Amino acid sequence: MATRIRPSNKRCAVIGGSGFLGRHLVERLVDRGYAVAVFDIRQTYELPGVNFYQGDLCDKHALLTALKDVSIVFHCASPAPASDDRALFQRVNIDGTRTVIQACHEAGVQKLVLTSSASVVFEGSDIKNAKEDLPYAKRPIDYYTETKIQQEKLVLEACSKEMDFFTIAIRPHGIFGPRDPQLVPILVDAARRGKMKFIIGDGSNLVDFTYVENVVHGHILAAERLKADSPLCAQAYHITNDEPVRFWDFMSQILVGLGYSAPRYHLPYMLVYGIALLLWLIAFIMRPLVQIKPTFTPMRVALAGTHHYYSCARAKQDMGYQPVVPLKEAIARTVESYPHLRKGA
Ligand SMILES: NC(=O)c1ccc[n+]([C@@H]2O[C@H](COP(=O)([O-])OP(=O)(O)OC[C@H]3O[C@@H](n4cnc5c(N)ncnc54)[C@H](O)[C@@H]3O)[C@@H](O)[C@H]2O)c1
Ligand SMILES: CC(C)=CCC[C@@H](C)[C@H]1CC[C@H]2C3=C(CC[C@]12C)[C@@]1(C)CC[C@H](O)[C@@H](C(=O)O)[C@@H]1CC3
Repeated sequence: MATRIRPSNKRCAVIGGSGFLGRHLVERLVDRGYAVAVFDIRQTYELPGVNFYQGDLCDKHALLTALKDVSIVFHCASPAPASDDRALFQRVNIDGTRTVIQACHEAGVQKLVLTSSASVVFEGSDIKNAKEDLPYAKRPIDYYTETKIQQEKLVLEACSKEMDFFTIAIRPHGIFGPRDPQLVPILVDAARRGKMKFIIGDGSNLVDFTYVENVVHGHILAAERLKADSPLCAQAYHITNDEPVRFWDFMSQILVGLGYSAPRYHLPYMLVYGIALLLWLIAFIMRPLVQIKPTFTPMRVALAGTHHYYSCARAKQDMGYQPVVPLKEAIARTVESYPHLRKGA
């Protein structure tokens, strides 16, 4: 019988490696001596020790080229949540993830680490210190969440000792840090248009915001500890900063750090949520004629007005996870990294 030659365990691929999280992950993997292949629909940078493969993850043949001799695959590609495009989410997050799993099998990959999201259990109501055993959202709040649930199930079900193929899902929440295209830019854009004067609800809701380097640390620990018979196989893990913070205090610290005023006036949560739903409906009906992108979507309003923080005790216990950058330091580094978004810049 022919012996299957095992790829070096220092060779990995990052699908979605041109994105915000993906690029931070790639940089840290290179620092740790990994040879990295980036697979993405776009190339946004160059880095010694990294090979870029441009392609769509729904294309198995393109993927196979990038996965040659790779033992670990990190899958952190997804359409942006704001795209709100059902067909695109279905194609990339569900059909595409099936293709990724198939390509991993054909290429002899041993470990697949999926970037899932803590939002897979979020339905718009309070979540306080939830563990990973909370059931998936029965009524996911948007297409992004709906397809992230299906994607996580697919990856965890693919874990197989017989096939020598091990899988794990990392569930970060509210990732922020330098080069994030979402949180800080959307916040600043809203502030510049005078929309950040209001606090939705009473402002006491606690939330996890997780610094990108802590999320990267969780991914690398997961990949290095995942093996046959380890408790990590086929499990999902929350990775957070382990410092829940009031949503509006966090937003205010970022805004004030960049020279804008903190929100001050309170608006009732249900009123804003109702308006956001109405605007979403109008945008949906008008879509064939005109593209309207409301700032305050129902998902964003729900995130801004409810508690949603998660326990990372399981990651601490099973993989020795501890956040490496505390929240205060993380906010300072983030504010510093956006000189072009400062007021008046
Ligand atoms: N940003 C957050 O707060 C957050 C929180 C929890 C989970 N996540 C998850 O983390 C992952 C990374 O998110 P991010 O914030 O870095 O997003 P991002 O948009 O910066 O990166 C996603 C990358 O995926 C690539 N991509 C999209 N469709 C592709 C396709 N069909 N084929 C190949 N590449 C494709 C994009 O080009 C992009 O580079 C996603 O899976 C997201 O669901 C993000
Ligand atoms: C309402 C308001 C003040 C909006 C400005 C900030 C929002 C743009 C921002 C606040 C919380 C963020 C968030 C996400 C996107 C950007 C925010 C809504 C996610 C929905 C992005 C996708 C991730 O998977 C979610 C997660 O589970 O971590 C994010 C949750 C927080």
